[in-house]
Amino acid sequence: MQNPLPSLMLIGCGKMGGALFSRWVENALPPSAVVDHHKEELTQKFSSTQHIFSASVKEIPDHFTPQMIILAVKPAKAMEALTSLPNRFKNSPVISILAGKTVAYLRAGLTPTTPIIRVMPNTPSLIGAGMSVAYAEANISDPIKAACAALFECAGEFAWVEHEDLMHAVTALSGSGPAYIFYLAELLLTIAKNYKLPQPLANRLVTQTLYGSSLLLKTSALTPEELRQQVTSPQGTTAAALSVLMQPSAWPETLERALQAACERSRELNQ
Ligand SMILES: NC(=O)C1=CN([C@@H]2O[C@H](COP(=O)(O)OP(=O)(O)OC[C@H]3O[C@@H](n4cnc5c(N)ncnc54)[C@H](OP(=O)(O)O)[C@@H]3O)[C@@H](O)[C@H]2O)C=CC1
Ligand SMILES: O=C(O)[C@@H]1CCC=N1
Repeated sequence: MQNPLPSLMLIGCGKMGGALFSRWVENALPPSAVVDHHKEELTQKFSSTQHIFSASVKEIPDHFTPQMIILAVKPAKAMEALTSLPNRFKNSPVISILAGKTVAYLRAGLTPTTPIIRVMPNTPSLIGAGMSVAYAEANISDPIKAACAALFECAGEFAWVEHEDLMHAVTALSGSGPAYIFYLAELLLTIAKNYKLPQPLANRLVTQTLYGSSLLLKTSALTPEELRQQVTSPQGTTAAALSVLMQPSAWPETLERALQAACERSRELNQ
């Protein structure tokens, strides 16, 4: 049986924090607090009497102490959010989903002993199909790590990395990754217009092809290369298309540069 979820204080309930919070609510989150400037909208959206919705940490009632704090504001707002935490919260373990911000950076806004875990989730978490990857320093206790894993397993798949530096590549691949797929869908739909396909049909072709290919990739014992070869008849249509996409300057170099740019930006975000 899965571990029960810890009670939380979620700071920042926007696109990513909100997607995760929906999953946690669906998975029997104990009474928790959500701190977000958009308190009114969130109170309406989640229409829950069990959780506290607040525009500021200072409004959280004194009797409430979360088992964990989830930090989900934009990286530039991290220090402001952490330094505004009243002292009574500063011993709760903190899970940060922020891109780029290292444990050392976050610690400067907390105490020397606050347990800190970094997690990089992605937006398919909203439908339980997310990929979350976590890094914890060696001194973080097993129960805290287990509680973190239980939270993010509600949102899809979960993995640990041993070295914090790998979080840059994780962010570039799976954190930002959904945007690359959505952009591919956008491009295919735009190009489909040239072929006079009815738009609703084009939408179905693109969506179902991305969905079916992802599911096949996830469930098949074959490698991506083998699956690609199964589609590619000699001298056929796929071979014609791939002869364009597989040019070094086409997808291989473009994707390499894109991931490199994401990694570089992740490093810059720690400043
Ligand atoms: N979006 C994604 O796909 C992913 C994002 N992340 C990380 O998640 C974090 C959040 O990103 P995202 O959800 O896209 O951002 P959003 O801007 O959608 O959400 C952040 C929310 O926090 C609120 N907020 C900011 N500071 C405070 C504060 N001090 N007190 C209360 N509320 C506050 C913001 O309000 P306001 O609008 O008024 O600023 C906003 O509602 C980022 O650090 C990002 O790196 C990680 C993985 C994927
Ligand atoms: O674009 C960003 O910086 C965040 C981190 C990963 C996805 N969105």
